[in-house]
Amino acid sequence: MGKLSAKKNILGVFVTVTVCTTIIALVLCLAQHYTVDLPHGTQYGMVFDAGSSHTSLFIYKWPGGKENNTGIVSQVKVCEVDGGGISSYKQDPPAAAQSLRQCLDVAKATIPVEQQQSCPVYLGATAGMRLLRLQDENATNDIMEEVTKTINGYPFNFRGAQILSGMAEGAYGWVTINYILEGFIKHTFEGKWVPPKAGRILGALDLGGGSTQIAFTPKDPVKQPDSEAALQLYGHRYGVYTHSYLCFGKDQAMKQLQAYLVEMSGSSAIVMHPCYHTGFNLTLTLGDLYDSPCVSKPGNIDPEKSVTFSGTSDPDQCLNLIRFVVNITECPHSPDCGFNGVYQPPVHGEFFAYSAYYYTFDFLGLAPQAPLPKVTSTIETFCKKSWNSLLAEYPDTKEKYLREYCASAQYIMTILVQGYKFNETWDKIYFQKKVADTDIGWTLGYMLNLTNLIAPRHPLVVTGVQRSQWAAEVFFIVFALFLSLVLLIFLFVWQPEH
Ligand SMILES: Nc1ncnc2c1ncn2[C@@H]1O[C@H](COP(=O)(O)OP(=O)(O)O)[C@@H](O)[C@H]1O
Ligand SMILES: [Ca+2]
Repeated sequence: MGKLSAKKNILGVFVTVTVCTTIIALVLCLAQHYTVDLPHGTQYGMVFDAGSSHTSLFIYKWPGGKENNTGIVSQVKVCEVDGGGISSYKQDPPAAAQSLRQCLDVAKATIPVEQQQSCPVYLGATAGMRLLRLQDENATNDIMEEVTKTINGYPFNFRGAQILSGMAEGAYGWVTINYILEGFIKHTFEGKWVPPKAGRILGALDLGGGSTQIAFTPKDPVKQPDSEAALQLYGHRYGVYTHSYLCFGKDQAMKQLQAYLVEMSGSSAIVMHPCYHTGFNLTLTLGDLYDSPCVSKPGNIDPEKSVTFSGTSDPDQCLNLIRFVVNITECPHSPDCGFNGVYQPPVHGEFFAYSAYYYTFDFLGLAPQAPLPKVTSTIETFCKKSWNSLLAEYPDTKEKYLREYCASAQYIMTILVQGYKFNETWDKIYFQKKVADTDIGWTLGYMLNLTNLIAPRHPLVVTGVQRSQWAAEVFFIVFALFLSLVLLIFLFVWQPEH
């Protein structure tokens, strides 16, 4: 009896000790993970993408403090600014700034108050402002000053408004894609950041309204230094070929096409437009038509006079016409050319095509990927439809987009296949808007660079629980369990001989 109760007491002590050590070990383990995951709270950053047609505000977050250089910036929210791009406010610059307020208020409501002071905010303007600068430098400066004043009035860390160069716009799009895909560094199972073994680096194809960009790492070194963005990321050098075609965004290309048709018609009041649908008519004043540095104004025009484009639903004729806008024959760097005689090494690897590439192909049911014959037949069938049948088929699509999908699709085909020469490699293009809930565009790459989140000689930061520490913790738990099992056996199975 006495022997049994002594056994019980010993057993009780050991079970208690074992359970306690196991719990302590588990708590230590979890606490370790917790403190690494949330070391100094979450940090936020924001970028205004002031495009030619529209402005969006992107809000990002990442783990704050020392461990912030780890490639885990994610998108929290996008706020769409009402109205047109900031360049459309040249007659009223304060209104450009006013238009941003609603999204700044959304940001204030989204970001915790204690994080707002340290939240960097950038505004980057693209082709719309590049074009306005060519036309009216004073209006451009006024708009930039007004938006600066307004954003400065908010409790964030505003770091300035800039007009991006076309090259920067292309290169930052490329950085965004490869950062989200973890092409530069990879998060391993053990929680380390290491360079990926077989780095999958993708190219970037951006179709805006005012300009279009291509950026990729060619197979051979770039032959023209001014076409190369030399990027030093996480200790590795990337030679990225990039070119931005100003005036070849889809809206400016369509304007060039309209001006060409007017010129061909001898300035008649009604002009047939093969890329528009039968039954669709668009009336513009000559003042509106020629209000862009991308179209050359004939001598003396009456800006009040109007011209009406009348659709003919003729896809073949549309394609032929686009070839007058996109010069695919001139090539001073033969055979290394894009279009309009621009130097371009042969396209290499896979590409993401975003912005208006995606919107157009998604609308036509051709995203993320479709074989070339299916693409051409879908576009052909769509372009042949009458305007009335389109309105009936797509009652919820905005008219300003619906009327241009045929023209945009034919334009896209021309620049991708004839311009950049994706004929053999068509299936390497993915028409995509997002990756891992983050929009593809230049804004993330821009913010990562300006906030030093992808420092040139940044050492690979180790986060999470290191393998040795993790192994020690597991060993401790297993050892404690093993010990209690041995004791149980010792007390109940092993009977000493008397
Ligand atoms: N839902 C949509 N369908 C078709 N086109 C769209 C849609 N949303 C945006 N776009 C187009 O995408 C382009 C975006 O260009 P934007 O970023 O404003 O100009 P840029 O980059 O040249 O400064 C514009 O041509 C716009 O018309
Ligand atoms: Ca854009």
